[in-house]
Amino acid sequence: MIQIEKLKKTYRTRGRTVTAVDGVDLHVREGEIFGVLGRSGAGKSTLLRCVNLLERPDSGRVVVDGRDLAALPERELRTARQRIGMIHQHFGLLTSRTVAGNVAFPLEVMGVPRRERARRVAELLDLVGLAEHAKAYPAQISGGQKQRVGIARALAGRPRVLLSDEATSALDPETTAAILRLLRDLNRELGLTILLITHEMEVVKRICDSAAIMRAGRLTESGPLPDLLTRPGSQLARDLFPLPQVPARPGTTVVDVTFVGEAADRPFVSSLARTYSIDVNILGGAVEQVGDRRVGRLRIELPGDPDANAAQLAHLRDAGLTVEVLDAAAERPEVVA
Ligand SMILES: Nc1ncnc2c1ncn2[C@@H]1O[C@H](COP(=O)(O)OP(=O)(O)OP(=O)(O)O)[C@@H](O)[C@H]1O
Repeated sequence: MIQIEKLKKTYRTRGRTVTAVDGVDLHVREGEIFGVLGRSGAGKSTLLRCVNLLERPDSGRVVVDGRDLAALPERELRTARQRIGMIHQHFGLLTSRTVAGNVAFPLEVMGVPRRERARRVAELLDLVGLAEHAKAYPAQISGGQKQRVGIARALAGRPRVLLSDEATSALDPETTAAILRLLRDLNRELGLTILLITHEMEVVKRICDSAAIMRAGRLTESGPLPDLLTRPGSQLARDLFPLPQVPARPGTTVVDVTFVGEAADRPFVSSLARTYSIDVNILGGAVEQVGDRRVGRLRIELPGDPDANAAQLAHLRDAGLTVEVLDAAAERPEVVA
């Protein structure tokens, strides 16, 4: 649904050049929620703004719903943009208009006749659970309600794609959860494809089907969440399940085991200990709900060096687990197998 190829965007200000997006390839499939996770300054906003051409990329291609936006004449670009909704961290509501007036605004710009507009506004407010607040002004509603107005307004042009720029960053955890649930429901009910940027792991964990990590203008890893979390060396898995650093002990093997879905329900530690009559030392770990699956990561220590544990490691891999042996000599654990 969104195809980004070799995208590059550089800013030049006061003699300084900043490459905000540095050769990004990204594919967002139809109907999925894709999250781009990264710290401040990583280039996330610039990337998102290049998708609807609020920023013109220096080079590369952005194709949304089969259209190469940069190649469209101005009028067609305007129509194509109406099919790409956008929501923002600080909502961007017009303070002098009511909730209904804010949602009506894009419909007025599109030239939708008054009666149809009123019908559509009522429908949209219903969709986001704000029917009772139609006549309120933005100053009279909560942050979560303001974001609901933002979402209703973004959906006015019946977009197939919604871009979300840190939509929950200004909200408390409970309100964040409610807005994320709403986005998930809209994604499912309307078949809406959502590309969101965030610095919050929680957002990715709760609603994303796929994710990418962005750093210094580049995507360092990208793909469907279950694949990413079980990929050896995955930064996302490390961020989601921070494990305690352990002092290297000679003559032992330290292993990170990641398990997704059904594999999470099998007692692999006791099975390993029983099968090989060994003591398995659990150094740390966590199990989390990621979307509708359980994902876990455990750091365990086995007696004997890695060569002596070949059969034990194969036992874990055969059980469908992702197994990473940590290099005991390295100060920071490095993946060696
Ligand atoms: N209009 C601009 N002019 C000059 N530099 C810019 C502009 N917009 C962004 N930048 C620079 O580009 C880099 C990426 O910024 P961007 O806002 O895309 O990152 P981000 O990951 O979204 O961070 P944040 O969450 O803080 O907005 C930063 O170094 C930023 O200073």
